[in-house]
Amino acid sequence: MSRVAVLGAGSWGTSLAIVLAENGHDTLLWTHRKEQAEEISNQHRNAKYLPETILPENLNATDDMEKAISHAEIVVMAVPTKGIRETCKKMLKTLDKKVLFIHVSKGIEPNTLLRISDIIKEEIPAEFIEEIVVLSGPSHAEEVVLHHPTTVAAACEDIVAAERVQDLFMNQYFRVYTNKDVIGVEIGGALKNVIALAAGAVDGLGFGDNAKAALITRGLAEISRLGVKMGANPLTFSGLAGMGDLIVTCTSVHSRNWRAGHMLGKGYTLDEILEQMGMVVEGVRTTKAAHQLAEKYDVSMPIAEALYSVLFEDKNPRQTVEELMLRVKKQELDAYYL
Ligand SMILES: NC(=O)C1=CN([C@@H]2O[C@H](COP(=O)(O)OP(=O)(O)OC[C@H]3O[C@@H](n4cnc5c(N)ncnc54)[C@H](OP(=O)(O)O)[C@@H]3O)[C@@H](O)[C@H]2O)C=CC1
Ligand SMILES: O=C(CO)COP(=O)(O)O
Repeated sequence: MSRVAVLGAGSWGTSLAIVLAENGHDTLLWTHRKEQAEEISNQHRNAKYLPETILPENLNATDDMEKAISHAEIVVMAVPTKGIRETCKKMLKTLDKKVLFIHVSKGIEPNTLLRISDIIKEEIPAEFIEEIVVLSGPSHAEEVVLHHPTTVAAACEDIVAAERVQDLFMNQYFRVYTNKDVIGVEIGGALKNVIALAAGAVDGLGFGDNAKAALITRGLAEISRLGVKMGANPLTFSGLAGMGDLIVTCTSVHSRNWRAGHMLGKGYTLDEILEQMGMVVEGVRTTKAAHQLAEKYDVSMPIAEALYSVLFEDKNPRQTVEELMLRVKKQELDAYYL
């Protein structure tokens, strides 16, 4: 049994805390909202994020970071990308020992263009970091809490740390594979949200399955192209954190990114969409980062660029799809990694 603190009590942090508690680990869920901590500990509910779910009796929550951190040998960071720095800073105030970090957030920070593991390394001194393991793959919270079979990758260059995380989470409905390719797993998880927004938009515009398949396939091509330039193993993009997560996010009604894109295709503005969602839509900020990364690494990312122009330059989605279709002619495979 391990002592684990999960930081962030949204849909995903709560679902993973449930998996850990069900696996018999001493799990404490930290939230920045006192009333939510009381609701979880006393009523065994998280009504805003998982309204249908009754939480295990052995899962407690706190809004006291010191309590959460002093309890833990392992820390799961489960706040949205935007909150990672702030949460690290709060954590650092009370951290007095090395802990194993697991992060599960899927984003790239705009402007710095840092992956989550790099942000953690910037904020937390090395003396407090045993290792950082990324846990990522096709895994909607709504299905994990129903114990529907789910598979993810635990990535760390130190395979022993990745195996520790594998052992921590594995059970009959949650299967974890190890992978040494941290860059590929982080890039796959973050960039699939951009393509899922585009897939939702295409559905919202009323286009069919051909268009969706094209987006998934060519989306994977541009994610791989960028990832390989950044140092990822190309094979990772055929795996759970690449193709796997891209498929689930582009096709599932559970996906907030897909749903936001769908509203975009139906003509809602970005502000209206974000107000209605009430949960994080990571792909919006990551689209900004993708636009900047494409320039920095000199990589062609036509779908991400098209989405960027719709989200941030007020371009018409239907016209943007037409322009994507009429780009300069290409050979399919030459364009894969070039
Ligand atoms: N949901 C899913 O199925 C999956 C999500 N992920 C990833 O996990 C990460 C978290 O997503 P998810 O749980 O779904 O998001 P949600 O929108 O469901 O919840 C986000 C949670 O984080 C809290 N939060 C936001 N900012 C901060 C902050 N600065 N400090 C403390 N808490 C904060 C929110 O609090 P408040 O209520 O106050 O806003 C809320 O409790 C994302 O990167 C996402 O891509 C990965 C795999 C699956
Ligand atoms: O990452 C996810 C599933 O693997 C969740 O995707 P959304 O954030 O789009 O809901």
